[in-house]
Formats: sequence, C-alpha cells, structure tokens
Amino acid sequence: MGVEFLKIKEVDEAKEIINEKFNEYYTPQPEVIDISDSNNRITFSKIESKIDFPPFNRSLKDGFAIKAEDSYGVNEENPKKLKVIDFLEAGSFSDKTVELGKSVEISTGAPIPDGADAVVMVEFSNRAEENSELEEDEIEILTSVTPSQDIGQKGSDVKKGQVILDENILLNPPKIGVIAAQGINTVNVYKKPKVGIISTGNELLTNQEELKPGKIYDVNSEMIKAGVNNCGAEGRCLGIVKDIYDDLKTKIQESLKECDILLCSGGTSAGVGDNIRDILDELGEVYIHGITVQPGKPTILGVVDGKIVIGLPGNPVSAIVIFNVFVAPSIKKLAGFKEEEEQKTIKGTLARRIHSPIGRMQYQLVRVEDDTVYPIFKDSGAIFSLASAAGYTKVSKQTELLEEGEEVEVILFN
Ligand SMILES: Nc1nc2c(c(=O)[nH]1)N[C@H]1C(S)=C(S)[C@@H](COP(=O)(O)OP(=O)(O)OC[C@H]3O[C@@H](n4cnc5c(N)ncnc54)[C@H](O)[C@@H]3O)O[C@H]1N2
Ligand code: MOO
Repeated sequence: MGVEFLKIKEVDEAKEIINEKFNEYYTPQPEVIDISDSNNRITFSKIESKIDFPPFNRSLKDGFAIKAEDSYGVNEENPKKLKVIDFLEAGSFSDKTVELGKSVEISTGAPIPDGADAVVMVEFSNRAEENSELEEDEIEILTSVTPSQDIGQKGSDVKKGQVILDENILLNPPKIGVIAAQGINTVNVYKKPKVGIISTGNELLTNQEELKPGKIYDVNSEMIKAGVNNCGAEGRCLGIVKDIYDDLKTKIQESLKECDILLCSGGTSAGVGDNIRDILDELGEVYIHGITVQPGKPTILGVVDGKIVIGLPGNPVSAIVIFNVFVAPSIKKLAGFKEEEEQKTIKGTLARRIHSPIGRMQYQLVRVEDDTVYPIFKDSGAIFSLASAAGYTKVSKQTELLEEGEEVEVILFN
C-alpha cells in the first residue's frame, strides 16, 4: 500500500483550512510604485486629495465672463451691450476686474476673472461683425444667465483632504485618472504575492522540446501562472521536475527561498512516483490530503518553512478546477482584493442528464449556448474540453443524477 490519505476533508472544511493557513502564513505587504505602473494594482491605503479640484473657479464654456446682474431681463429682442476688457485662454490669468457693463472673453477651462460670476456662451452674443452698431471692443449678449452659470467652482468636484480612493480598490484607467488629477505620482499598493509554480512528472516536456514517445507537453505551468496573475499575484514558472523524490524535495526547498507560496502539480495521488505528500511530511506538515470532490480528490495543502505549499492534481482539468475553487479566492485576498467577490454565474437548462458520484461534490465542466447547458463528458486529462467550457456546474455530494431539462447554475470561468 502507498501513502494513506489524511482523513479526507469535506469541501467547506477544506476551504476553511486553506483560508486559515493562507492568512496565517502570508502577511500582505505594501509597496510604493509609480502611477504609470499602477494599472491593475490594488490600493493598500486610502488616497486623499492634495488639492481642491478644480483648483480655481473655471469657465465650463467658451464665451464671456460677466456679472450675471448685467444680463437680467436680456433676450434677443432686448440685448445688452458690454465692453470686452480682456481675453483669457485656458492656462492664463487676468488681473482685470469685471464690473457692471464689462466682460472678459474667456475659453473653456480658463479661470474666472475677479468680479465675474457667470459665463454667457459665445453662441448667445454678437460682435461688431454681426452688428455694425458695436465697436471692436464691444459685444452684445442675447440671453440672461444666473449667478454661477457655467462656472465650475473651486473644490466642487473634490475638496482638499477628501478620500478619493479607498483601500482595496483595483486601479483601472478611470481611477488612475482620478489620481492623476491630483498631481500624485506614486501610489501605495499591495505587493504582489510571489507564487512559484512547479510541474512534476517524467512525461512532461517544455515547449522548447521535440515531442517524444510517451511524453506530453507541460500544460499546468502556463495555465496556472495565468490563473495566479489573474488573482493579482505574480506567478513564476519554476520548471518541470521528474518524479524523483530527492530531486523534487530539493526543488521544493530551493523554490521556497524565492517565493511566498508554492503550487506544485502532479504526483498528488498515492501511486508510484507520487511523492508530494511524503516530501511535505518530511519537510513540514500536511494539513489536507484529499477533498470530497470530483475532479481533484487528491489535492494537498502543506506548510514548509512557514510557507504554503499546494499540491494540485496533475490532470489539467482537475488542476484548474481545484485552483479556481480552492486556491484562487485565498490568493486574491492576499493580493488585496476585497473579501471574496461574488462568482459570476448564469442559469440554464441542462441538455443532458449528469450522473454524479455519491459522496463527492462534482464540478462538471459545461458548455453554454443561449440558455442551454451542455455537460462536457470527458476525462480530467482531456485538456481540449477547456477550450469550449464556459465554466462548471456543481452537483452536490448527495445528488446522483441531474435530469435533462433541469435548471442548473453555471459558475463561469472568469
Ligand atoms: N489508482 C488510482 N489512480 C488514480 C487515482 C486514484 O484515486 N487511484 N486518482 C486519479 C485522479 S482522480 C487524479 S486527479 C490523478 C492525480 O494524479 P497526480 O496528481 O498524482 O498526477 P499525475 O499522476 O502526475 O498525473 C495525472 C495525469 O495528468 C497528466 N499531467 C500531470 N501534470 C501535467 C502537466 N503539467 N501538464 C499536462 N498534463 C499533466 C499526467 O501525464 C497524467 O496523465 O490520479 C489518478 N489516478
Ligand atoms: O480527481 Mo481526478 O482530479 O478525477 O482527475
């Protein structure tokens, strides 16, 4: 007999242990980065505004800054003549004061000159070209405006000292815009946890090698790395290791020096060459070996040198399902994402019945077309099934059969 599994864990119990161990063995760290590198990073602390925005009262339109009082009772039949005492482009500044009977020609974004309290849009004015009774430095306005009209007041958008972004916010283009408006050039974000990834198996080749008899290309390294990166962490492929006990043991020890969390795949079962469990027992402690799920029953969680080591089942479908269901939520949390987001789900009608093993929660890959859910009945090594899979449907451990036509929920990948 090979190694015995620990007492196999129920799904909820396994999730709880994983969550607890991740919290215990990794403490999120902040780092300060340049705003130009901040897309897709997560804020570690609140960001406060350094300045009022806008920083001055500014014109929202091209037109004439006036005293609103000058426009009362004005309309096209009853225009009002005003003297133009200055011209203001965005970025410039006027030291003139607008009094009754006067105006300053102004561009959108330019600061409102002293004395003015409203802007009349250029469309509602005439110049000398349009009305020969006007002098060169005169206009007539054709509409009335209210005080503050078309003025963006200083601090009306954001006041100095106001929280503009909370902690645990995923920075994206609009949010980076908010920071940029403040002239802030560095951001305090969560450091990405470094997650090492090792594939194990004598049969595995890198994509640099020629295919040989009995061999296959390594799927899990790149697939899991992409999954890790989607969680806001930094996945690092650390290579392929043969099923040789000492080689794998050394590789695990070496790898732990350069990462915060280690994900291995393959060698989790209890067969010849399945070494992960024994190595983790020797180097540290194993907390989970076996979860009541299908696929992915032989999943392992251990701790070595104060760091989490996960053994994902080698079959790629099992590896990605177990990663998504059990590992990704914890990595996301450590990377700074707010507590577990709702998974994206859709509902649909089963096109075929699903048989499920009693006693194991089944994650059945499915394809979805319109509202119809097609189970993909292939073994967990059939990687191509992932090309069309939209996600998976859960079949509880007490359920042996889901009938064709039943409504099911599909948990979508991403
Ligand atoms: N007698 C038993 N045999 C198996 C059992 C069992 O309970 N009793 N469980 C099966 C289940 S379920 C799974 S899942 C696998 C678990 O296997 P391991 O984690 O030990 O993985 P391997 O044996 O190393 O590989 C399984 C399969 O996956 C392929 N593989 C592995 N790594 C990769 C990779 N990086 N890229 C692509 N493909 C990979 C490997 O070639 C095998 O075909 O055990 C079952 N057996
Ligand atoms: O549990 Mo295995 O992961 O069925 O393929």
